[in-house]
Amino acid sequence: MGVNRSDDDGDDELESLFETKKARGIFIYRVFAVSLFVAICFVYAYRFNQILTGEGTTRWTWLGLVAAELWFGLYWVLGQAFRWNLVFRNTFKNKLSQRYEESKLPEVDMFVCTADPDIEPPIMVINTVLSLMAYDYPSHKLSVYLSDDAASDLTFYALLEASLFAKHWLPFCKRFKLEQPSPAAYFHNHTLLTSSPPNAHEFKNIKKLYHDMKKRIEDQTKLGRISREERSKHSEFSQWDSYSSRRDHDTILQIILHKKDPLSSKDEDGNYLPTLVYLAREKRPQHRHNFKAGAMNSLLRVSSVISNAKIVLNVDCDMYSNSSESVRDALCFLMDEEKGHEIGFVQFPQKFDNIIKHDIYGSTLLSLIDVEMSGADGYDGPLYIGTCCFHRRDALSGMKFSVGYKNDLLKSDDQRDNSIEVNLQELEVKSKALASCTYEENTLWGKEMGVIYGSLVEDVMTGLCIHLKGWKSVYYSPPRKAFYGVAPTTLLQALVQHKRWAEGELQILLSKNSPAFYGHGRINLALQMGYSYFNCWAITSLSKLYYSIIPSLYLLRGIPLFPKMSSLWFIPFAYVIVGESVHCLLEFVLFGGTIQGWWNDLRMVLYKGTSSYLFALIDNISKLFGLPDSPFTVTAKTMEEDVSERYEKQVMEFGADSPLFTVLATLALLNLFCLLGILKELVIGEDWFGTCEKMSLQILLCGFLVLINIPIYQGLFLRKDKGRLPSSLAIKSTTLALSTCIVFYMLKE
Ligand SMILES: O=c1ccn([C@@H]2O[C@H](COP(=O)(O)OP(=O)(O)O[C@H]3O[C@H](CO)[C@@H](O)[C@H](O)[C@H]3O)[C@@H](O)[C@H]2O)c(=O)[nH]1
Ligand SMILES: [Mn+2]
Repeated sequence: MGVNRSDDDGDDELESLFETKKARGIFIYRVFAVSLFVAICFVYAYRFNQILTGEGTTRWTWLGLVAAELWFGLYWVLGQAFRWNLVFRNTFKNKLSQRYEESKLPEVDMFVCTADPDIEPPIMVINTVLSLMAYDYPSHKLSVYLSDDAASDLTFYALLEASLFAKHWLPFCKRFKLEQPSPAAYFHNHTLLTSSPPNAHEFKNIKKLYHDMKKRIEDQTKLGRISREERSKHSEFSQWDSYSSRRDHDTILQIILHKKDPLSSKDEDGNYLPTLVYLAREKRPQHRHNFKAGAMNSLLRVSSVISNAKIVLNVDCDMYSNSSESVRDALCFLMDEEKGHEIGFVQFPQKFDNIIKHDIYGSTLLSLIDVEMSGADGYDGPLYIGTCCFHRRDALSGMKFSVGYKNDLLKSDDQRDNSIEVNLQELEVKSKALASCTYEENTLWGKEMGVIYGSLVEDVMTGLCIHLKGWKSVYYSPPRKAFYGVAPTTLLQALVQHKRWAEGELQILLSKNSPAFYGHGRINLALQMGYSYFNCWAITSLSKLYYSIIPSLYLLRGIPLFPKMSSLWFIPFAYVIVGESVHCLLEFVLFGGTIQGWWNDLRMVLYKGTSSYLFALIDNISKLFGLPDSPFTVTAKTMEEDVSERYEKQVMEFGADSPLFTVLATLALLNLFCLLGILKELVIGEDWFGTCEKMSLQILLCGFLVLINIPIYQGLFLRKDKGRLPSSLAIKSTTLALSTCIVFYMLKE
């Protein structure tokens, strides 16, 4: 979909720092959506007519079918909110520079969260940190905070190393105007990335420094602890003396680089480096730590004492910055004189650099990241998705927006620098207290202030609360991707991640901030619908399951559940199926996907829908009965070699015995048996044409489910590698599917 200028920026009197363009072709989409809606109504009319004429099958089957279809329809309507009004943004960084250069630019605090050095390797984490430190922005106005929920001395060691390497890396980035500020990514692909490349000698030098550092870190990582020799070099390691486990330790806080320590905080050219802080908040087994949300709130408090920038960038430890300009891009929105003061946060897309060509696990999240977020932007309400997001500290801290709110970013203030005489040790002691695990008791933290607790998608919950308090948000997808992260690379990881998301989304629907209920009158209707659309992921599992089981089973009994081909009622069904498929395919391809990628994505929509979402629903329900909360399962960012090989070859990775797979395999087999059953019927039966005519839609649905499940059949029966489905699972699911089919068939008589 292309774009053209809208007129809502007026006549440019105020020389806005950004512009908003409506998607081209949106009118065509709306006409299509209306026509699809009409077709859906006809489907309902058909079902209604069935009651009147007394046609149809057993009452329960029929009721289930109607319920599923009603839900599909309603859910589709909710989804339209974020497709109705797509907009795209554009920034004018030149204007920003002309108006606010250097002394007037605000400070920015940047938060990186990590939680486990085994699956989030320290070298990856510090690449993220370095990429943020190297923004094309006055370095002394930047502060980077690393929160380490594992309190790992390895990660700390890596960060110390990074602070030394930064002294060479930042000047190198500035000298050669690198657009790519992550060293790992730069050395991987350096030729493409700058207009004024360094000469061979300079390049070799910096590369050697990086590789030496990498080797030192990896040596320690292999050792599993910090060697005595390295430990003796840095007194800071004494903070680990009282450490007993990840879940039981004091606050460990170290200001590694700070202007107040001029000797060690300047780069090789004599310029100040960004402030750099390591934080492992206090953890005790008897205190909830609230996962990443808790980490973020500790960071918010600690940073408020150390640098207290008015803008806060949050990234996951795997999301390195891929563009040196993102801070300035974000400022074009937040500092816009006319509209900036209303904007609570600027969200950039999450992009992934480990996705293979046809994206077998649908990790690009194309419809979410590229379409629905832009749709949400049309209503000034893109969601906060946890990473790659610039927040206004006021909004994130829980302040309500009011019409009189003054954009304090516009006041020039270079004030804090020399005014207060700070002693770094005092600063550390003071901020440590803010990261204690009892600090939040009887406060509004996590309820009204900071990142909000109570959902496994604390990010969406927090963004929602910011919207509920009257702030707007912006989605900005720059031509050069702003951030790259690591997407799940096995089916199980992807499904577990989606289970966490779906569970968290449903928690939001059921929370006191529920967009569907509490949101009424507080956020606009489209946002209410769009948020609810995401919140209801888990619920969609029921209708998806119903549709992928019941119609196929009825094939075995030869009972049609849909109109036959010669009936006029066939038309609306066909229109909905063809229309929606073509629309999805077009959308996918127009936004940069491939046809095979679309097919893979469709498979993942089905897999997520029938397994992740189902378990998310079950877990939510069992919580109502007092069972414990699900934990935040951190996604692995590394792969074993054979897994990686299969990933490159686009072979689906199972390899484990998980209930998620049992559900998928059973469904796949059930549909296979049903299809075989009807094929047999067609071959030996007398009236094959009549059967086809009568059962066409059911055969089509079942055939589609079989085709899309081919990787599962291969994983169950044909593959020999370690990534196949375990035989125990094959036996379990075959027995389940076969007995269901047999029982269902026998009950016919
Ligand atoms: O107890 C924890 C658990 C996780 N994390 C960090 O949270 C981030 C996201 O974790 P990851 O396992 O990569 O989850 P994803 O599903 O990839 O993350 C998405 O979804 C999460 C909500 O489920 C959001 O928090 C993330 O920002 C968003 O990118 C990582 O940096 C972790 O180190 C913590 O700091 N503490
Ligand atoms: Mn992640």
